[in-house]
Amino acid sequence: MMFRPTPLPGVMEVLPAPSRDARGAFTRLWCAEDFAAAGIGFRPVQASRSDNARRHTLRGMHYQAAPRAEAKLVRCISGRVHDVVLDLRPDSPAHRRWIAVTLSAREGNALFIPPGCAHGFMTLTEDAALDYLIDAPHAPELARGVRWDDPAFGIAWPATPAVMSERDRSWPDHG
Ligand SMILES: Cc1cn([C@H]2C[C@H](O)[C@@H](COP(=O)(O)OP(=O)(O)O[C@H]3O[C@H](C)C(=O)[C@H](O)[C@H]3O)O2)c(=O)[nH]c1=O
Repeated sequence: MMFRPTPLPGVMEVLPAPSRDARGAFTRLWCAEDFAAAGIGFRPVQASRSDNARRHTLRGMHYQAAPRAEAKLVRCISGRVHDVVLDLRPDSPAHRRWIAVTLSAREGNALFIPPGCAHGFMTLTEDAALDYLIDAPHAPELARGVRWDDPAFGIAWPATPAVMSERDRSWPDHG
């Protein structure tokens, strides 16, 4: 696997390096040693999947607060998504900046998102699915969010959301 830095410190695009032969391919999706060699200490404790039937479904922007702030490795396994990471780390030189990366099942690219960054996506196809590896147990009482259209951040999205949760619709302005 190859690690491609982004403008947000510690947020890395992870590109697959399939080993191909006459049978097909074998692709390492996560490896503690490869991540450590890239300077990322990441030990998942949860693997989850997000299924989204409709195009332009929006989920996010979410993060989990301390003491269970989470790092996650997010990969599109069906269709394509416009994936967004927002840096909310007060000490980050990219504080309040966001990036967008297209994740697709065809490319198999993933995003590593460190603690303190909010994550969200808008699906670009029907039946888009994402796999997550997360390094903290789910703690609903520590769930926090930023609204997709919060004027404080000006996140660019490819379309108006077709469907989102009421929770995501009503996160307060960040100020
Ligand atoms: C987030 C999460 C949820 N759940 C359970 C709790 C609920 O019963 C159900 C749906 O949860 P929620 O509506 O919070 O899921 P999303 O709105 O897709 O949230 C996710 O979407 C954004 C884009 C993310 O990056 C996060 O991983 C996560 O916040 O899954 C779990 O069991 N573990 C988890 O880590």
